[in-house]
Amino acid sequence: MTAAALDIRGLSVRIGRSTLVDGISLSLAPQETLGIVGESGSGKTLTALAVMGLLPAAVRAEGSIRLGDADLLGLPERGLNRLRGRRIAMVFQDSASSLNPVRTIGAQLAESIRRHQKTSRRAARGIAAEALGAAGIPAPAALLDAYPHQLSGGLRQRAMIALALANDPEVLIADEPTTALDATVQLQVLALLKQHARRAATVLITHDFGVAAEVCDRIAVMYHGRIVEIGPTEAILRRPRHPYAAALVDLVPRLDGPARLIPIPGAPPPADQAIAGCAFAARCGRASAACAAAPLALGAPDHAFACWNPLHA
Ligand SMILES: Nc1ncnc2c1ncn2[C@@H]1O[C@H](COP(=O)(O)OP(=O)(O)OP(=O)(O)O)[C@@H](O)[C@H]1O
Repeated sequence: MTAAALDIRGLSVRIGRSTLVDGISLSLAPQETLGIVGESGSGKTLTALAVMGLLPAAVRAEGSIRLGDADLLGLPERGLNRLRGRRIAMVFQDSASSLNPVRTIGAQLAESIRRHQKTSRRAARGIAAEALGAAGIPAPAALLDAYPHQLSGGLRQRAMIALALANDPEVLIADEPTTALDATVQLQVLALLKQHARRAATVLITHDFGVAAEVCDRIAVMYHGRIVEIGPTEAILRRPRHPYAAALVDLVPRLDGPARLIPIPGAPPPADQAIAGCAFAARCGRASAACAAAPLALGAPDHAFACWNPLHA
C-alpha cells in the first residue's frame, strides 16, 4: 500500500469547552484529490488551519496529523515554518487579504522561493515568472512588479495559487478557492487545480458539492465538526447515505428540473433525547440500537458514513 501523503487521525479542535472539530480521521494518497464539503461553520477551515499549524492562539488541536514522515502537531513553530510553503501549502479563500498589499507579487513569490530553495534573487524571479505562467497568467514577467490591488480577483487568485505551488509542495490545501470569483473564472481556476492535482495530493474545501464533484476523486462530508460521510465522488453522488450528504447532492443544479430543498435537523440530538431506533433508518437501514454507523475510521469500508444519533455512536 502506498504511504499516505497526509494522514489525519482523531483530530479535534477546541476552544475553551467547545469542540469545533470532533475527532475526524482522513487519509490522502499522493496525487489524490479529496473534497471536504460542508455548510458554513461545519469546521472545514479549522481543519485546514490545524493541518497548516495556523490556528489562532486560543484554539487547540489534538490528535495526529502526519505529512509523510513528519508529525505536524508535534512540531515546534520553526519546524513547521520549514515545511509550510515547501511540502504543504494553502490557497486561501480571500486573495485580497491573504497577499501582502504593500509588496509586489514578484517580491512575495521570490521570498517564498528563496526561503525554501537555494537560489539567487535573479533565479528566484525567473522561477516566480514560471510559476505565474504555470498558473495561467498571460505575460507573467510583466506581473512580477504589480501590487495585489492592481490585479483583478481572478488574476489575484491565480497569483496566490502560483505562490502556493512555487515550491512544488506534496500537499496543497485550497480553501474555497473559487467562491469569490465569477462563473467563468471559477471554471478556469478549477481547471488549474485539476491540472495540479495530477502532480500532488490536493484537499479542496468547499460548500459547493458541484465544485467538489468537478475536481475530486473522493469527498468527505462535514457536518457539525464531524465527517458524516466519506467515499468516492461517484458513489456519493449516486447514492448518498447520510441525510445531509443527500441534501447537498440534491442541491447540485441539474438540467432535468429545479433542485429540491430538503430541511434537516440543525444538530445531532442530545444523548438523553436520542431515539432508540435510528432516525435515519430509511437511509442507513440500521434501525436498531445496533446501528453500526460507527464513527468513521480509517480502514472503514470504501464508502462509509456516520449516524449522528448519539445512541448509535
Ligand atoms: N477563532 C475562533 N474562535 C471561536 N470559534 C471559532 C473560531 N474560528 C472558527 N470558529 C467556529 O468554529 C466553527 C467552525 O468554523 P470554520 O471556519 O472551520 O467553518 P467552515 O466550515 O470553514 O465555514 P465557512 O464555509 O463559512 O468558512 C464555527 O462555528 C465558527 O464560528
